Amino acid sequence: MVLNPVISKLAGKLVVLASASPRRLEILRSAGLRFEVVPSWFKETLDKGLFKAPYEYAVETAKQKALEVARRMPFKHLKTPDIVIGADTIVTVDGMILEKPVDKHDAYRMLSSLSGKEHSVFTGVAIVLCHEKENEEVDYQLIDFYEETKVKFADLSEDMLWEYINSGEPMDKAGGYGIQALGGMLVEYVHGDFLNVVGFPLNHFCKQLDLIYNFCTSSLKSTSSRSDSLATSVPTQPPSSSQALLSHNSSSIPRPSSPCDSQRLHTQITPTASPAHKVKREDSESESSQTLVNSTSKHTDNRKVKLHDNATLPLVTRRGQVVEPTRGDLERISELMDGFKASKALFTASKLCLFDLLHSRPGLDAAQVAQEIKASAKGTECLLEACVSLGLLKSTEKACQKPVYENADLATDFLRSDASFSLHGYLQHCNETMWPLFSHLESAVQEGTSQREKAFSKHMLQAASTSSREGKLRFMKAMHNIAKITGKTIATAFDLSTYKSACDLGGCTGALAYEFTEAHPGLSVTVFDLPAVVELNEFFRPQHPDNRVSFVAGDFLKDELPKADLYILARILHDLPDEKVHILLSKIADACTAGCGLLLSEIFLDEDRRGPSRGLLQALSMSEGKQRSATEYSLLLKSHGFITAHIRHTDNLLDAMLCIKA
Ligand SMILES: Cc1cn([C@@H]2O[C@H](COP(=O)(O)OP(=O)(O)OP(=O)(O)O)[C@@H](O)[C@H]2O)c(=O)[nH]c1=O
Repeated sequence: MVLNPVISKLAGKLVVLASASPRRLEILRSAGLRFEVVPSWFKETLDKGLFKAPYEYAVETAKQKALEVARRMPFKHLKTPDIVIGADTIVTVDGMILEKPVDKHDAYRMLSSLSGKEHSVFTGVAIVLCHEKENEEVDYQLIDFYEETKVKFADLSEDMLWEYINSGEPMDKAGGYGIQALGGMLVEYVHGDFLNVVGFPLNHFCKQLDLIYNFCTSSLKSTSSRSDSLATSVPTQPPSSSQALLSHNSSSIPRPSSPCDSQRLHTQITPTASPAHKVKREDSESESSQTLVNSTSKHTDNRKVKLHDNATLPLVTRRGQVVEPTRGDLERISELMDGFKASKALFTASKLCLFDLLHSRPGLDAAQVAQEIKASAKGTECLLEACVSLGLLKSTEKACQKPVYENADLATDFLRSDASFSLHGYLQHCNETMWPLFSHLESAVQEGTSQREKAFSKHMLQAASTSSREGKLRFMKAMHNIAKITGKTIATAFDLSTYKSACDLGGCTGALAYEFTEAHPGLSVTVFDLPAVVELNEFFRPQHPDNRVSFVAGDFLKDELPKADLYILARILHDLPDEKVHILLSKIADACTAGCGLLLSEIFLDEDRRGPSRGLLQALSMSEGKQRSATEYSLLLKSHGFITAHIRHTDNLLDAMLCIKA
């Protein structure tokens, strides 16, 4: 196996890691793989009793995680990945499967069951190859495998156990330990792949890629894989160097493009006997026991650059070699070039209340919509068609009649102004404030200063400014939308049962505070924000306000902070200049006694600052503050006496970190 060429075969492909695990991200990134992270929403609740062996459970969970993302992306992200990777790590001891502990007592139960014993760590991995066909269906081909590593723990004393648990490290890790960090001190020996314990069996993964590659592009078959699914079907010799060379020179890991190719994949993979590996072929009636399956789902994303399989692409020169760019390259470029048009179409439709209209009156044609929104017939028709192409609206056409329009689910869920998770206010903020600012990005980059004066005329500056009532309400609406969408995720990210009172600093409309009281019955939350904000929050009161949420007016940089044993800082620090960050953190530290918590919620940049784009793009319009990685936030808070207990990377706009005052 030659590692680099295998990884490099994926260059130019949209590779997606369907995992929120920072360890998996780090392992794959260090191997040189370029990918996007889209954590899976699949809940790890499969019935363990249904599986004969523990690894079958891990493999099935990995499969479901990867398939959920592969199926979601064409609809929710409006793009089809080429490859989706999912994984699941479990620890097994004495016939029990240990996943991530739910609280400290669960961590204690797990770690004490591992004390002084050898146990197994299994990581199940699923690789889903997505192949978009011309009729807009997607074929999914699934390859899965697992790796086992044996780990022996030393005898752990009660003190050691609790000290380790109180470090916070066990909480987001299978079996309640992290071998790569403090948990390494508990380990006497490791037999097998260390990275498999950390969360991803890199070596086995590369061998599988090699296998897929050779398998699909030539008649060469090679593997030294211990995968239960593939091992019986192909020779177990590693490829010779000439085979490796051949694979290096071939074009890419192929997506089988003809029935003949995909048939080859099917016929050369031997079915497994295990019922746990049965995957239903979605395009057939029969259940297949193959681990590599074809499944088909329909989607209506027709934004993609459509190129016929045999269409010739222009050749480009890369690192001295003439190569054919992939269709993925061209799709990506086209998406980036047109992204601003899509955004503005969305903002315009939202501003004209198109989604509200089609919610109350679905089935209108373009002329009727134009009349209702008081716009031109031609412009309205173009806007409606563009929204259909973006997956925001659906159109149906009956014979010889004009097409009629209705909201797609995405619009019903998020774009109506009265949807529970409406983004209507946030879109207006983007349209009125962010759009003009981004139109001056060139000078913002050249000058490194705020472009507000240039972006807004005097009158607009007043309207856009949060000092006007109109501007303030619009900004509050935008923040309210984000808080509603992210609130539950943040409120439930950590075990907060030890806290009785919280203070949400800059908590605006209280949307986040209500999520906290709903998630934690023993918690009361004080929202602390500027008097002018508190004054306006009556517009945002929920129908049944919880009396455990109260509002206090004040300036968190100047006034005394309300007393609480948990302080919440959501979307505050990134926007403040360093000196204000330090003033605020010092005030919180002064208000805290040892054991008090500080819950921070922000977009956490990847440690290498290569993503997520959402955070890096936001930084382009930030004049004073800065975006930071989880480690940078952690160090910042540490300098004010707060020790990071947990970090949660979510797939819901904001990440979260819980720190404890030492
Ligand atoms: C034994 C061990 C495990 N882990 C982590 O435990 C999580 C397992 O949970 P999972 O369900 O497989 O993954 P997840 O974190 O929930 O992410 P996702 O893939 O989104 O389900 C993964 O993180 C692993 O690194 C370590 O970091 N070190 C160790 O020594």
